[in-house]
Amino acid sequence: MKRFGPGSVRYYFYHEKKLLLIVTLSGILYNVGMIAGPWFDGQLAQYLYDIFGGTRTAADMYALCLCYALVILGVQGARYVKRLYVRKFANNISLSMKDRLYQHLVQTPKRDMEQADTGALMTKVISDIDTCVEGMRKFTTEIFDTGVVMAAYVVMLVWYDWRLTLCVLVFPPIAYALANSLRRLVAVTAARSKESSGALSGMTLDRISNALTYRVYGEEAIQDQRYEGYLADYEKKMILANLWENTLQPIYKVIAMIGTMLVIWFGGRNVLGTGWESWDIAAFSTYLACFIKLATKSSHAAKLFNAIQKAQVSWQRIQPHLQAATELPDPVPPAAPAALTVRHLSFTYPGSDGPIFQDLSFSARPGTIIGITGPVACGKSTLGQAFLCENPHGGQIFFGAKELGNGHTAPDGIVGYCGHDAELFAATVEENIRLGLSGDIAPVLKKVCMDEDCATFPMGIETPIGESGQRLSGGQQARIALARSLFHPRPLLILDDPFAAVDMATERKIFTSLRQDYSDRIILLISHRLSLFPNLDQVIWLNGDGTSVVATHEALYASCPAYRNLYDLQHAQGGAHHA
Ligand SMILES: Nc1ncnc2c1ncn2[C@@H]1O[C@H](COP(=O)(O)OP(=O)(O)OP(=O)(O)O)[C@@H](O)[C@H]1O
Repeated sequence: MKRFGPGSVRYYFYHEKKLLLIVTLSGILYNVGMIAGPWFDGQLAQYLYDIFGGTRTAADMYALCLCYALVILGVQGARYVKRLYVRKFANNISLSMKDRLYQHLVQTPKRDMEQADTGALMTKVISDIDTCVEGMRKFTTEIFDTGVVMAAYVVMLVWYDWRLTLCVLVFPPIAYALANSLRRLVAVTAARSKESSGALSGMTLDRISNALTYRVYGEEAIQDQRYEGYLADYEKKMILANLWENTLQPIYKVIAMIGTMLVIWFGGRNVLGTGWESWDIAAFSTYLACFIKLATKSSHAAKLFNAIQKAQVSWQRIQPHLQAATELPDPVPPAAPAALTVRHLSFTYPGSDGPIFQDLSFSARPGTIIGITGPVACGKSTLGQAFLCENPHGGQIFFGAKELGNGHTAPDGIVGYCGHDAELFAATVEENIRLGLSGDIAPVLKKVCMDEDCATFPMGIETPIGESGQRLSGGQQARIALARSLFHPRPLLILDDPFAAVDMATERKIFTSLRQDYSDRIILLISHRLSLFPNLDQVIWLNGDGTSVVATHEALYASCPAYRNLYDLQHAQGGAHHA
């Protein structure tokens, strides 16, 4: 039974349990073995003393040195294994968290991503994941390197002189307590510096992506000044965070080491035979070495607190993203053609006054092409996106017997979408169209009148098109995006202004092939340009006040003055023709 999910830290430890087992075994071996060092150091001092006293020979010393070397070799071997697997453990967790973050971000509606300033969000969350994983790595390492080893040292110290140990062990906890009390301060300054780093990244992104606009409108100096402000803020907060994190370390160390003076004083008395125990030089040397290592470790433990505190702050920020992420669904095979039935569809943007559209009903059979148009900003794109079911809508959309959206079947395998923004990526023409799907792309290139353009490209369809397709013209970008949506066999196609950047002759050619070659699909064609509308099966006119009319071009032309005016205006300008 699974009791905790990806929104819990334990989930990530649990998933790496095999690596953790190796880390535990090698960690215990290494850290318990660590006390061998001080013990051998003491024995070496004693052997030296004995050699000068004539009770031992150099051969005894050689044998001891050999043993020392072998034991240390074994202990360091265990350390190597532990370190290697702790790194693997941290890398796996980092990958797993970043994968979940990626899944969450790609599933976040585009609208929310735009509102959340994705650039800054990504920088912040990625760096939070790194901090968090570093905290988990340190915690895992230090459980052994600090916890187990300190316990081993304490046992060793008690074994040599329990009364002296009680006295000297007062100081490391004081260092702990101080570290603990300053944890919050360290965390707060770290959080502020991270926030500032996120804001700076967002600003850098803005400065680069809008550089041309700022230059053209003489805004560069003002923007540079703003940028300097962000930079100065980042510098200040970063320095403060580093200061708190790093300058405390020597203070913890000094406090923890005060006990050394007691060891020298009381340990010396033990050697002289006037103390609580009777010691030889080996015991004194071993005890002192053990205590120094213990004190050093305890100051590391203070640093560990800081790392864990920072990790906790980061965890609180990334937890909602990891919790919300769901597994990416497997690709679904294309659905079979079916009828589309839309009943009383409505949509209102959160926080807006009124609906973009409401009570909109229509239906379509495979082979139908429906035009969607209306005044500027009347909601054409919003209506097209309703079929992607990213946001809840009112009413119902049925494709065949399947209801889409609002918790019902996701539109996988049903809807193909060619948005306002071509959404091309930095790869070749072919890869942008294919998106992993095999088959010959030549026919689809011909249908969108892109074959001749491709023939002029230096590497044909294998020509890289640059980030967002910036090496192509607007019309070429639009046609490649259209080719992509036609190449992927989806029975319901939403095409949002696909002809905005192509000339009218090309528009006609493409439309003819849409009619002839895609007669098994339903196409919703969003457009400002009405030249093709007399050839469409139906037209949806959005008034811009939430109301709409669904009719044939002829009926709409006769009954809707706004539609008629727009059509006539474009017709007079040569942009629309009666069928
Ligand atoms: N994410 C959003 N949140 C809130 N309001 C939005 C959002 N996106 C669009 N709108 C608003 O919804 C209305 C319709 O926008 P939409 O982009 O759907 O119109 P459109 O008809 O496609 O526009 P255009 O004529 O420019 O192509 C506009 O008033 C717009 O400001």
